Parts: sequence; structure tokens; C-alpha cells
Amino acid sequence: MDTNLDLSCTLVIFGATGDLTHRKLLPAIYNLQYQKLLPESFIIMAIGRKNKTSETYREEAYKAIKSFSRFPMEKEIWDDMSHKIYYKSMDFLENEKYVELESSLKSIDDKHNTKGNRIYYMAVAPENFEPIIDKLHSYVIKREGKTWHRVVIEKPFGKDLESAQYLNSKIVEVFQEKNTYRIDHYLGKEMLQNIMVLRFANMFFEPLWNSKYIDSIQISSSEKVGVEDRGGYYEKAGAMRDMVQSHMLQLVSLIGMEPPNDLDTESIRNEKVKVLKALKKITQENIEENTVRGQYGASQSDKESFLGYREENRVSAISDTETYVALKVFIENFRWAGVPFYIRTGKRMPEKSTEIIIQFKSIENILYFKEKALQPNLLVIRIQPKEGVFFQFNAKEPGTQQKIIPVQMDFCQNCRMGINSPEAYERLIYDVMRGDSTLFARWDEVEYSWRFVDNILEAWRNQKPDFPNYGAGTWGPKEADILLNKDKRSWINI
Ligand SMILES: NC(=O)C1=CN([C@@H]2O[C@H](COP(=O)(O)OP(=O)(O)OC[C@H]3O[C@@H](n4cnc5c(N)ncnc54)[C@H](OP(=O)(O)O)[C@@H]3O)[C@@H](O)[C@H]2O)C=CC1
Ligand SMILES: O=C1O[C@H](COP(=O)(O)O)[C@@H](O)[C@H](O)[C@H]1O
Repeated sequence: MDTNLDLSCTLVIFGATGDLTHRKLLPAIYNLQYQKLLPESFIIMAIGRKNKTSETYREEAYKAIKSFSRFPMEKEIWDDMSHKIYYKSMDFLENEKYVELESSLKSIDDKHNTKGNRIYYMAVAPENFEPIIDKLHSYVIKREGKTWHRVVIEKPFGKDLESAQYLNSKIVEVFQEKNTYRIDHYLGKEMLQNIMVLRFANMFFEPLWNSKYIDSIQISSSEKVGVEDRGGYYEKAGAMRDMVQSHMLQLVSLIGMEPPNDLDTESIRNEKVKVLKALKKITQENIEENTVRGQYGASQSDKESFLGYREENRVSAISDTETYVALKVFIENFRWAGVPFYIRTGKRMPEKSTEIIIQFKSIENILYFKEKALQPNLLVIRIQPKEGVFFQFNAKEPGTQQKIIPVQMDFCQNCRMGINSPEAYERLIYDVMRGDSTLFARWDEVEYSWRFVDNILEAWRNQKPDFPNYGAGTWGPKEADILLNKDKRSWINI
């Protein structure tokens, strides 16, 4: 990466009054400013529908950053940043507003010497991605000299394969692939970036990373929160589109991929996409034995009481939107033949946690046959909230008796003094400025994820689920336990 790159640009945020901008984007930008990573000519053009002045928007941004930033709010840093934030109120479905927008952006370019470079960030509902890009094409974007125009598309990228293909066809009319950043913020998380390092920089993992030594893999991402106030969006998405199509399948790719020839963007993406192409199809014929879906219902205990998904979000009383998914997935290639990848994700679970558990095969118990069955070795990659690596192995319990017990080595990355891991969005926004798309999804990754997910959604459409089927604050429907019990395994909660 060229460290002398000129990062001058205007970041145009569509949806700047929304939840994502407040909780993630503004704090991430402040954190970059805090670390002195932003150039003098870095400007934010915040766009929302609500009527407000740049001054009132700055006050709102200040509060958001104060609440959500990992670095403390410091006057000097905020002063440096705040006067470079502009707000424009516009309905982004109105054509003439784009003429005004271009004129505002032009005067910002001239005043702040941004060189005309721009990032258009789509922090808006998915159905608005295409109309905005279309209008930018007609009224705003002009390719001139060395200036660059990049687009960041939030997820979900489409609602199925067909809509994703359509959206992509519209994007390529305006932006080259190298200027298109399909964001999956999980890829910006520290421990996801660490997966390749763990696998390919350690002699004791890579030789064992295959079906000969690995029994099964569990990838779990649980959230304590419910759908909160995103019911309008979520009702059309569900956990499958919201989490599995993007984040969970990215985790599968990183765990399953072959070593790339090189660490450049395309070599890594080439290997990831091969995993997605090799996923065994789940269709009507095998849906029962490979999938479980759930929706949380109301629950009450001494400590807490929760509304069910339907009441909490005021959606249809017969909504069949899933807030929980568990899958058994196979990668049909030489390395992974026969190794199940169990995936689960859900809202309103007992805790917030994302982790990957690699369960190794049990050793032939020839020597220690008097023992109860020896515990399998486990390698746990902790993504969040604790970041680190945990390894479980067998050892002799101290004492006069021969007793073997599982013991653990636990490396906690974010417990180490002085480590305050960057938020995913910090890294990702910085990468867009630097023109590095390694941690973003290439079109074919999105395409093959949809191919896999669409088959499941199609099969589910043919059956009416019996929802709600798990209580808020529990680990999901009992069928998810049965999914593993049938294979003589169970979910591991470390
Ligand atoms: N929130 C999150 O944690 C995450 C969100 N995402 C994705 O980010 C995107 C944004 O999500 P989120 O911030 O939650 O959504 P919100 O509903 O909170 O925000 C939507 C934004 O779009 C603006 N808007 C809507 N319609 C118009 C219009 N016609 N003209 C101008 N502005 C309009 C709203 O402006 P106004 O309020 O002024 O009406 C608001 O700024 C989505 O694609 C979502 O899937 C992805 C990961 C996490
Ligand atoms: O993309 C999304 O991710 C969040 C979970 O992200 P995390 O970084 O907090 O694990 C999820 O809540 C949201 O529904 C989804 O759109």
C-alpha cells in the first residue's frame, strides 16, 4: 500500500440522519481524525431528508460521537473536524436536488481543495441504492482527469439473486469494479482479519486444517438485542438476508478458503469465492435435515421481560420473518469433504457473541482407555466482544491419580494493555479512501452467496413455520439442538 497516497476527498453520506451514520460512521470518522489519519482536505457532506442547518447537524454529530466513539471527545480534534461537516437537506428521489447537490459539492471542492475526489456512501434503505446511483449518474458524476469517484454500498446488496444482479448492472454503468465497495462490516473486524494470519502464519494449524483432522466447525453469532426500531426493514429481510447472506458466509469463506498465491486483493477474493461456489446446495429435498429457522416470542423472568418479535415491531400478527437461523453446511471440495459447518445466528439470545469453534477429531483412545472419553481439542476464534484465540487440550490433573482433564490456553487480544481495537467501520472507511477493496465483497462473492441463500428461501416459502418458536432471551428453538444431536454433536457454548 502506497503510504504517500493523497487522501483528499469529500465523503458524501446519503442517510446522514440515520442510525448507521450516528452509531457507526460519524464515530469512525472522528476516530480516524483522532489518530491523525485524515488529510486536511477531508470533507463530509451529510445528506438527510430532515430540514436542518449545517450548524444543527454538527451538534447532532457531536452528541453521536460523544456517545459512540471509542476515543474520548476532545475539543481540539472536534474543532478541526466540525467545520468540515456540511449538511444538505434533500429528498433523494427528486432529480432537481441533484443539480443543487453538484453545485454545493463543486464549491466545496474549490474551497477545500479536495481535488474533486469523492466517496458516495449509501447509508440508506436497500431499495434506495439504485435510484440514488442512477441520479448521481445523470446529474453529478463526471469522470475528469485523475479525480476518483467511489461508491460504498451498504448491505444487504439486493434481496435475492435477481435484484442483486439488477443492482449490480446499474452500478457498473457508473462505477468501475475497483471503485465499488460492497461493505460487509464483519470483514473490518480485527479478528476476521486475523483468521488468515492464524491459518497461514502458524505451522501448527495449517497442516491440520482439513477433513482428516477436523471433525466439525461451528460458527455462531448471537445478539442480545432484538430488532429494535428496524422492523420495517427487518420484516422484508429476516436473519437469512440480514446476517447469513453476508456476514456468516464471509466467515465460512475465510475459514474454508485455500491459501491464496499472494496477499493482494484479487488473489484473496479468488480463493474466497471458490468456497462459496463449492457450498452444497440446500433445496426442497434436503431442507429439513439442514436448516432450522425461528422467531422469538414474548418471555418473562424475574429479571427481565420481553415482547415477542411481532408485538415489539408492530408487524403482522402472523409474520413468518425469521429472527434465528441454524444451518448445516458442507463445502464440497477435497479439503472439507464430509466436515459439517454448523452456522447459527439469532436475535434476543442470552448474550452478544460471535465465535468460531474448530472441533478436532478425537484421538484414538488406545493408551488412556480407562478414562472416560477424552475431550476433543477445540480451537476457538473469538470475534467479539472478547477478541482472541482459545485452545482446549487434554492434560494430566495434578495429583497421585492418573486423571486426564481438558485445560485451556486463552489468548485475549483486547484484554492486553493498550489494545483498543479499531471499530470495523474505521478500518473500512480508511480503506475506501486509500482505494483498497480487499476487505469488501467482490461481485461474484455476493452473487454466489445469493445463489446459496435463494435456494433455502425458496424451499422455506413452501412451508409455513410454526412461529414464535423460541422465547426471547433463550438460545433459540429446540430444533436447532436436534439438528446437531442427530449427528451426535451439540452446540458448544464456551
Ligand atoms: N443501523 C445499523 O446498525 C446497520 C445498518 N446497515 C444498513 O445501513 C443502511 C442504513 O440503515 P439505518 O441507518 O439503520 O437506516 P435509518 O432508517 O436509520 O436511516 C435512513 C436514512 O435515510 C434517509 N432517507 C430515507 N428516505 C429518504 C429520502 N427519500 N430522501 C432523503 N433521505 C431519506 C433518512 O433521512 P431522514 O431521517 O432525514 O428522513 C435517514 O437518514 C441500510 O441499508 C441498512 O441495512 C447495515 C449494518 C448495520
Ligand atoms: O449487519 C448487521 O449487523 C448487526 C450486527 O453487527 P455487530 O457488529 O454488532 O455484530 C445486526 O445487528 C444487524 O441486524 C445487521 O443488519
